[in-house]
Amino acid sequence: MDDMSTTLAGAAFAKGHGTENDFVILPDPDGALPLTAELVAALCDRRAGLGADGVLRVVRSAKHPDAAGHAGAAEWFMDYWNADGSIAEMCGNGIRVFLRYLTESGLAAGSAGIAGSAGTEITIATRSGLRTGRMGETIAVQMGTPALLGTTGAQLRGVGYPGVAADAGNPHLVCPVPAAELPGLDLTAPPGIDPVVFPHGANVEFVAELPDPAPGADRHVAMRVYERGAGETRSCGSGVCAVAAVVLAEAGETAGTVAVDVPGGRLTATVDGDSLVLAGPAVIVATGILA
Ligand SMILES: N[C@@H](CCC[C@H](N)C(=O)O)C(=O)O
Repeated sequence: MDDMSTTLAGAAFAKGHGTENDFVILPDPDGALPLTAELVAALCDRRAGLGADGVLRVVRSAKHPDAAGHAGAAEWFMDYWNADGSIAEMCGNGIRVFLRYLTESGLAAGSAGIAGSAGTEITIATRSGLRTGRMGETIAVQMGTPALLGTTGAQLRGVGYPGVAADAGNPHLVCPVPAAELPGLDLTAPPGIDPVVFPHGANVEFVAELPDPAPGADRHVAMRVYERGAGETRSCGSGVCAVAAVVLAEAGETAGTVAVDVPGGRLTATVDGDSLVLAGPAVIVATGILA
């Protein structure tokens, strides 16, 4: 493993989370940090590092080869890395935390800190294209409706769970389960998935309909997720988008708000045709310098 203390020593960092999906944020405007998969894994280590589900590197789009084509539309690129050092195309909670960091740090053009940014819209680049968020106490991001790609399934300890494959910019498998079964699922090991359907792996969501209504929502579900590259996490924004699309499609609806309870809190996904707005909290909890 690379020695973090010599290669990233002196670099600034922040720590933040969205419904307890947590990230180390590395401001690197010119793309100058020598970030590697090993360094990301070391940063995300919950005992020997800072601990996180992933790393959000904050790079000017013009300075990163994966985003240079977006430089005219979005000044900043979310360079997302999973905790195991793999790179992912999309992160719904990461976008909200990234936007919170841009406004709190003053990096967003015209931003005036957290209070002054309320109501403003900011567009960032991701590996899956541009995404625009509206700032407020919660942050609402236009994610677009995931594409549903047909039925498949997951295996957990030899038990099969039928589900639906979805593309939310990154790959997902949504498996409906009875509410009574959700808390007891063993997500300590990766669910088995079909490598033909998911050649690059997938994030697997288990979702249960809940009987009680959630304020402001048409549907209310609970979700647990096993994330590609990170294991079970407390929340997954792109997973919530995939779940909302599947839940509404299975009900024969093309519009509606789905409230999704995850172990780390609640997110909402409001669908209307091709539009899907993911909304929820995002906070920065610490800033510092790597030793
Ligand atoms: N937690 C994220 C998703 C992060 C990427 C994912 N693990 C993948 O590899 O696709 C979210 O909030 O969407």
